Amino acid sequence: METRVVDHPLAAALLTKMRDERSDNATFRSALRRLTEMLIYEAARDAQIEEFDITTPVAVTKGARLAQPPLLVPVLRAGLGMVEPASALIPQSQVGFVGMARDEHTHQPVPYMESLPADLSATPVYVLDPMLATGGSMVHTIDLLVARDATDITAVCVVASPEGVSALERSGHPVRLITATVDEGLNENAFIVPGLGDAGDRQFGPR
Ligand SMILES: O=P(O)(O)OC[C@H]1O[C@H](OP(=O)(O)OP(=O)(O)O)[C@H](O)[C@@H]1O
Ligand SMILES: O=c1cc[nH]c(=O)[nH]1
Ligand SMILES: [Mg+2]
Repeated sequence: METRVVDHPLAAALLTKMRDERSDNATFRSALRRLTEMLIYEAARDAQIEEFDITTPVAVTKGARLAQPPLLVPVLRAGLGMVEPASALIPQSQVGFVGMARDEHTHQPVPYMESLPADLSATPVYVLDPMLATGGSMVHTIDLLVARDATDITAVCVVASPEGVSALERSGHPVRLITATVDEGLNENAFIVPGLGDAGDRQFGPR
């Protein structure tokens, strides 16, 4: 599986804002928005483009656009904060939704919502979730996409753990990972260390 870590000074500064426990909800959301732009920029680097004719004030020339805009799939709640910056960068993209919350004791994802197109065979999919911890939530989301015949899936995360990366690899699914960091590992509560805490709570408050 391809794992691409967006290693850039501006991304590192935004990640630092998100990690800092002193950042309030608004500061955290703002840093997530700006960092997501960088992650999506990187995710789209290899996207196919199609050319078309345009006219500048001076001459006729070739323009470019994405041949197949991706479906954006935020994993609720924490992925919600990544939708606006991703769809601003790729305005032609459509959005599907998956809702999931980890059980505090088992750390298994408990799905509560699914709103996706039936056929994804011709559609690249970007799954948006800031955190890849055990990988359970991401693998479950990708299971749903593969069941709809998706073959071109990108997991766009902010913080990944080595355990989450391994889980994605073991899933055997057609997925690549774009992330701002791969951290040290998980603690006894399956939180990423050093991580940034609970990405849903830090955007929206406790549930
Ligand atoms: O890799 P995993 O071990 O599955 O953990 C990662 C998941 O945990 C968080 O969501 P959470 O369950 O806290 O829900 P929330 O977004 O509503 O806070 C996060 O946004 C991921 O979806
Ligand atoms: O560190 C973690 C692990 C799971 N979910 C989060 O939001 N943070
Ligand atoms: Mg949470």
